[in-house]
Amino acid sequence: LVSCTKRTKTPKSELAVCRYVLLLAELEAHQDAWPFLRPVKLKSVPGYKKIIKKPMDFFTIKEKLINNMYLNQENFVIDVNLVFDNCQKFNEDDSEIGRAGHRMKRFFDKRWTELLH
Ligand SMILES: Cc1ncccc1N[C@@H](C)c1ccc2c(c1)OCCO2
Repeated sequence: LVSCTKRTKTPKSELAVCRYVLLLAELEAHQDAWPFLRPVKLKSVPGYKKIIKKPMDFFTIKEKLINNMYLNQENFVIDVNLVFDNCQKFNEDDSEIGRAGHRMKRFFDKRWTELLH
């Protein structure tokens, strides 16, 4: 992830990046991840483009991670929570995607807390 020649990152933040990569892999492997793996196709989901101002998905987060775009952990958590907030905004709680979103959020919150201690 972080090329050895670039000494721009302190070891601490390299550990943080590894934590994000691990956690993201767990999110993508989760059985309820299917609605969040790739960007929502704005042409095929009526209303999504208008209602959701900042679309986000796990693949986009992975790309940002690989391109070192998360300078601090907050921005990583902000993007992950954006996936779940968008889901709650657009989908009924009592819907396939809505329920998947709630389960994924609970899983993420639990793992994030565990990885921090
Ligand atoms: C996270 C989310 N929120 C609102 C709408 C869609 C989605 N996900 C897309 C990938 C998606 C998920 C499921 C689908 C689909 C697209 O289009 C065809 C029918 O099933």
